[in-house]
Amino acid sequence: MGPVERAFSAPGKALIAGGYLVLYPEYDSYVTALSSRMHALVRGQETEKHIRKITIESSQFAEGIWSYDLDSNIPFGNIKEVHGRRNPFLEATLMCVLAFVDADSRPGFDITIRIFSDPGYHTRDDTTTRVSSNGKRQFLYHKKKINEVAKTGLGSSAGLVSVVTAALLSYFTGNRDVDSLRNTVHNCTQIAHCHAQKKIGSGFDVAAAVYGSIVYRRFQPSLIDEILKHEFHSMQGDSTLALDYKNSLQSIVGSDWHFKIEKCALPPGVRLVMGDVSVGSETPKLVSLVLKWKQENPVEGEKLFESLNKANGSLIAALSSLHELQRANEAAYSATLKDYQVAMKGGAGMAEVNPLRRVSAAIATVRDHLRALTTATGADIEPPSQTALLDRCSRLPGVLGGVVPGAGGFDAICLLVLEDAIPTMLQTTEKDQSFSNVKWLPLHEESDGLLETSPEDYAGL
Ligand SMILES: Nc1ncnc2c1ncn2[C@@H]1O[C@H](COP(=O)(O)OP(=O)(O)O)[C@@H](O)[C@H]1O
Ligand SMILES: C[C@@](O)(CCOP(=O)(O)OP(=O)(O)O)CC(=O)O
Repeated sequence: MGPVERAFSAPGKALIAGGYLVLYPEYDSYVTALSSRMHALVRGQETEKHIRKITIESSQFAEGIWSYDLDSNIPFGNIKEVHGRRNPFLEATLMCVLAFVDADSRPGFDITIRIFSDPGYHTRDDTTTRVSSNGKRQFLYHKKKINEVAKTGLGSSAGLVSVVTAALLSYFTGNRDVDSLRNTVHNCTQIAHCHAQKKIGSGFDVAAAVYGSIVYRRFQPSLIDEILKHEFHSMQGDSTLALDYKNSLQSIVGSDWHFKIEKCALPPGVRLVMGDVSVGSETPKLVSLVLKWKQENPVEGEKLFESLNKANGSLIAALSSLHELQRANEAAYSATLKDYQVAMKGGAGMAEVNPLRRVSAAIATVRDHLRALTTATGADIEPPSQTALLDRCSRLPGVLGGVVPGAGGFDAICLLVLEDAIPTMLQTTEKDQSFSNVKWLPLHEESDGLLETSPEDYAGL
């Protein structure tokens, strides 16, 4: 087999509705995939059986190279980086994929994967920009190491593990058809991501990286509970444990996870706008505060979660009904958008039944419950400074409403805005001191999940 070169990319995410609830398999969440994507360019070739090399380069960061010279006498090759550099996400990915494809029984390989991450994932501070030879890709180069550069919360590790998994699976299986690889990439990525994080999260970030914008309902954590108990280093020294891991992994990855991944996208003419909020406050461990409160207050907790779930459901339904309206009667739909914008500018009164009102009303109700959760738990999910900011944003013409995405906190806000109103909104907020803490990010929804991309787009980088 000659050298193989392929590239894959996967999006970052914003959790618009379903924070905390998404941790439980009984609730739906609404996750938007973003235009900022993580990329992996893989080049690999077969070698003699005793050679097994995987090198991963992430040259946008200092010391961003991880070389694994795998030992062909040890199950999965003893995954130790040659310079002693740790990247738990890469180590877990290699372990899962090498076990899944049974790399020990294959010919040797020499694989290089180059990682690129779009500007949205990390701070722009202290960076230089490089553009690919064909001008199609542009990346920021940082002076610091990956774990020293500030993140923006788009889910860099989920993107990284997804694209590296896709790249390796594609190399080993010879399959480059993303759609037929998608479920395998997803299941392997969830397991590797949980291994690296040493916990079973809700997995919405991985699901969005692989499937794109989705209404998501998580898998039962018990599905992967047992396999996560396997200790990497003990397996590598013990072929019985390694065989057991490989068999369990193959059977779990190949099974039906019974989770919900319903493709979605914001309605036409409605855009997602993300704002980076710099108030310099730390967001402490919000998740543990909420889960502790829920455990200690089961009755009140259940009631609040149920109300929040109902409001999330209304928002999801309201967004979906806009799609239906647009499909059924395009002209009426455009009139609806216009009517909403004119009314907010103080023009003619908007029809009581304007369906966009259902969206803004649902967002307002979601926020009411998130504030109740904030008060009840003491976790800064929608702290008062964010309430004031979101309220101001909601009064701007063409803004349907906004939330603090994901777990909440001080760092970001996420608005739904009519596309035509965005230029005026940007101008207005630039002049207004009360928005001086907000930096609008050059991001929007792009609902695609994992995609194959063209290797030429990364030439010259
Ligand atoms: N571009 C990248 N190149 C190499 N490793 C990366 C990259 N992006 C993320 N990672 C890995 O993921 C880790 C960050 O993961 P995490 O703290 O879970 O953040 P996030 O919430 O963005 O996923 C980094 O320390 C690094 O190990
Ligand atoms: C609270 C949560 O339900 C949502 C957190 O979403 P964010 O997007 O805020 O967070 P990161 O995991 O840091 O990327 C926890 C979870 O689902 O894992």
